[in-house]
Amino acid sequence: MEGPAPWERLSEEELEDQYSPSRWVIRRGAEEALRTYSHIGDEATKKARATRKSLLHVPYGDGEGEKLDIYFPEGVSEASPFCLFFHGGYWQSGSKDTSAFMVNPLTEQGVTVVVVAYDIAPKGTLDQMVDQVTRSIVFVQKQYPCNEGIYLCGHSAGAHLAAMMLLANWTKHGVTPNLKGFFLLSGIYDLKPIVYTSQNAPLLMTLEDAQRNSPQLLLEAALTRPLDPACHVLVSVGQHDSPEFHRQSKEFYQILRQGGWNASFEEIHDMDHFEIIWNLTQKDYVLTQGQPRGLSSLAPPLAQGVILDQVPRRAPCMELASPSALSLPLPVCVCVSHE
Ligand SMILES: N[C@@H](CC(=O)c1ccccc1NC=O)C(=O)O
Repeated sequence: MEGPAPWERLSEEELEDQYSPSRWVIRRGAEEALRTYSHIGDEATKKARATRKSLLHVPYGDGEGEKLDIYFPEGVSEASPFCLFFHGGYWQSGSKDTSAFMVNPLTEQGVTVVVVAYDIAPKGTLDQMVDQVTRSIVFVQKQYPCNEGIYLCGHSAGAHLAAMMLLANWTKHGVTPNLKGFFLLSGIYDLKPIVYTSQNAPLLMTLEDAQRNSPQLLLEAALTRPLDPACHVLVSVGQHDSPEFHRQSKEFYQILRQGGWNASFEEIHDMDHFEIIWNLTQKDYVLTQGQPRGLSSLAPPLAQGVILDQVPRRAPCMELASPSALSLPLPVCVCVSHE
């Protein structure tokens, strides 16, 4: 019989503290950190929308909140790697309209960036958000079947949603996305401690809900192995994230390795929970730059295609002019051969 989990030994106040990321920032006060985070997200999104070719508020489902923004790299008319971003905010705050953090540096390097909205609480439940994220990826794969890899990037609660995709059952959606990498920043992978914090007030998660939506617990119990052994998972945490956030990331990384995943772990030097994401607006940041540890190191296609500027072609593609019933000018390509 195993003993209590480390978080079960914490008092209510300690647990609240550990799961309040803004209390752990070192260069500013908690409120100022949250304000700066919103401000930088806001500015980055305005800049991305003003300077990049984009398709905004594209529906990936029938729900009012089921929309995504697509930002294209300059001059790339057909296939490219796709980075899908899922914002954080404890599943109860944040918006795609203020989360285009990495759009400018990544599109500059030939990556198409998709910023996905999902119904935050209290409108959405965890199960619904996971389903929405799944369908957003299916949508992108169907619209862009010749993508050169889909890379999921999530921050905090968004890293949790991205991590749930390691367990997604794609067969019922009729398409298996070309997932090449996961980029999980300061995430939460075991939701059970959250049930006992004030963060759960709008979420109304029961322990069963938490269990069903915890990638850590699901992977521990899973008998499945990664479909694509080349798909890389980077689990990353800020040096100034709380000890519980560190523990969650390290344990999740270990579970991934035990399950046969091609995973790596990185503590980002001198970054707090918010800096880890707002620095994605910078081209020379460790996570957006090239070698050895940035997005490019996630998988060889990005490393070769994006950073070394030789976008590899998986298969010959043809562009179709008018792709979908959505009557959006989406560039869709059709694979005419497979390797
Ligand atoms: N109330 C939280 C807010 C928070 O955790 C947060 C805010 C913006 C983006 C991500 C966050 N954390 C996890 O999703 C805090 O105390 O920091």
